[in-house]
Amino acid sequence: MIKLVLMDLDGTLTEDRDSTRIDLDAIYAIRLLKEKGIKVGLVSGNSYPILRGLYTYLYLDGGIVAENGCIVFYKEKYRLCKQMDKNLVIEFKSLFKLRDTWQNEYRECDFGFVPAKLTDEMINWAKEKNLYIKSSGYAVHIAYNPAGKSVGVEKLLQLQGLKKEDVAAIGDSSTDIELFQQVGFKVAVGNADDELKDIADYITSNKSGKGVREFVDKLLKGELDVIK
Ligand SMILES: O=C(O)COP(=O)(O)O
Ligand SMILES: [Mg+2]
Repeated sequence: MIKLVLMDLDGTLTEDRDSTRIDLDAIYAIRLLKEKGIKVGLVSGNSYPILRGLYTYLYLDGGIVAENGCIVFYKEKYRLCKQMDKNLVIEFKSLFKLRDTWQNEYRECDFGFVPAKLTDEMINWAKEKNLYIKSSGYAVHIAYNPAGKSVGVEKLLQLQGLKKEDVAAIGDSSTDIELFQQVGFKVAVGNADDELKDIADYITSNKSGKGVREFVDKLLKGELDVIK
């Protein structure tokens, strides 16, 4: 039985993959889960303070994984990755002519940059330095390995005493591949990256936030092939 639903933020709870407007149907879906006693948590590349605020005002209870797995919150806050060396941030930005995302001033381990287009040169640079590197479609992220949503989600489930089979997740980008590694039921929104769709148990017909609503409606009606 699903006891916790983990939701990505950008491109998943929003109206589309280039939007930061949270879809009203996605908020409604969160309320429906809560009414049924299913917890909802956020798993995102966004910074901790932004997700912590959203968590409070969306009235969530399933915990937070921030900075692509590096920060976890469940009753208290945990930092799981090494703090970023600011000189590396400067080098990365100037080498590839990137700009800071507005949340970088609030970040500890995982930093985000725009434009969000990942190149082979960037991947090689990161590999040499043993850094995590991925694009969410909103930003290119770097962090010291081990990083990635799986690191944080593993900790979050451990804190709540939950097994993979108790947990479903929904996401949109290749940064959610690591989220999917830790959960029993994997959902990709209709407009998700192909590589995420390829490993999903269910792909919604609708995009982003409307896809979240579709998934939740089907889950609550018992129409999905989850372990009951
Ligand atoms: O921080 C980003 O770039 C996107 O975050 P997401 O993991 O919520 O999609
Ligand atoms: Mg996303």
